[in-house]
Amino acid sequence: MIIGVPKEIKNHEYRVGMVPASVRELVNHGHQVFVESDAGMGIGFTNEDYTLAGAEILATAAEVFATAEMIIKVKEPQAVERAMLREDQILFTYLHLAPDLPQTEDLIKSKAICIAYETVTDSRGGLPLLAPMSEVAGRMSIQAGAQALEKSNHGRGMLLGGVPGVEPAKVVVIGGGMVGRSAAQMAVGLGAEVVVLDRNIDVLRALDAQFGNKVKAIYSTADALEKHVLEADLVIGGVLIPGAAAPKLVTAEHIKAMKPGSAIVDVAIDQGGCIATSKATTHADPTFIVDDVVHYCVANMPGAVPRTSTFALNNATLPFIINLANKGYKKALLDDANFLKGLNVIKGQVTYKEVAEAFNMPYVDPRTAVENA
Ligand SMILES: NC(=O)C1=CN([C@@H]2O[C@H](COP(=O)(O)OP(=O)(O)OC[C@H]3O[C@@H](n4cnc5c(N)ncnc54)[C@H](O)[C@@H]3O)[C@@H](O)[C@H]2O)C=CC1
Ligand SMILES: CC(=O)C(=O)O
Ligand SMILES: [Mg+2]
Repeated sequence: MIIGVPKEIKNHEYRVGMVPASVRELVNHGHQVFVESDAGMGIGFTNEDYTLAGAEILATAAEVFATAEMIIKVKEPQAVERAMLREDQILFTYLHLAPDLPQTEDLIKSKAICIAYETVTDSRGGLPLLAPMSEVAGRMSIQAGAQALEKSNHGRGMLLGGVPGVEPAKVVVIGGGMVGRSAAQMAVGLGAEVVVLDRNIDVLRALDAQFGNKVKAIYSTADALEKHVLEADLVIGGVLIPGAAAPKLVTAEHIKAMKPGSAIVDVAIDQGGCIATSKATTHADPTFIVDDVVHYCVANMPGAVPRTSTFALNNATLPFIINLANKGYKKALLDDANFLKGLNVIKGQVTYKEVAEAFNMPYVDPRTAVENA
């Protein structure tokens, strides 16, 4: 198969779809890989590193899109990239469609085969291609929150861990999955008071087993959520209903009633955010203030640590990329029900229920869609 890796173009996004070691694996399997010039420069990989791994370098994204049968990216395709997709081309990347009508419409129009990293599942009910970036973003959320609490950033002027004789900050994490657990780990490490809310009791049990009495693992009712959010110095939003727009659990009234100078980091912003006052921001301008609460809502947080993130992402995506290339998308998807969950749009049809529901569009069963493609 001919595989293309364009340079990422989202604001301050330096991750890349494939590192040279991944290219070498694909080439060893008999595939051809075309990489856009300087695609890996942001993490220290030169064009020569890629050619030594067996790739060919193309000068522009337009040439990569025109040449490749399968495009491997990191972030959802931006409008100019979507315009370059064509019928039957495979796109394998993060998509986050449910909160993004323009992208969904463009992918439908393209008639491409669009497989989202974030909805691929595993046999234990996990999200193996989202998990590594959630670990990064969860850990980063505490760094971002700590900065937001600094006075010069309009925060309350609090150190997360306090000092001897002074209380630590209260960190409230909504959602105890990959993001939530990683955030809790960092917040505990810094000495904050940590509460995690989730509505899955097994998740609460796992938190209890991991952190003991260093984390209060609380069942997430509207009542519990309101109590802890109003007491919080820092709120981390990490809920997910896979593939769906995030539920707005923290309301504008909650934000009004929070302490002046408190902060929120809405990691779930890539699915639209779980805080009513959130709107997506960029690494160039990551925060804004609503009712004296500092909001950090960067939708590509792992892009700030692209070296760590690219390796972590590639470790997870490589076996799936190899499968797609070796077997073709039909066999790769039909052989693996968990991989098939990644298919969101194919040849103009929406094959992910929550996306179809979000936009009142017809839903087509993915297996049927692939079999008929
Ligand atoms: N902004 C960014 O750069 C990044 C954002 N993310 C996003 O972070 C979000 C969380 O991802 P993961 O932790 O991997 O998901 P996950 O599936 O591991 O965890 C989500 C948790 O939310 C819980 N939950 C669902 N509804 C809830 C409710 N009403 N109250 C409390 N808990 C509830 C679930 O039980 C689950 O434990 C996703 O939207 C993901 O796309 C992930 C990586 C980077
Ligand atoms: C998951 C996601 O949105 C990211 O890694 O940027
Ligand atoms: Mg207030």
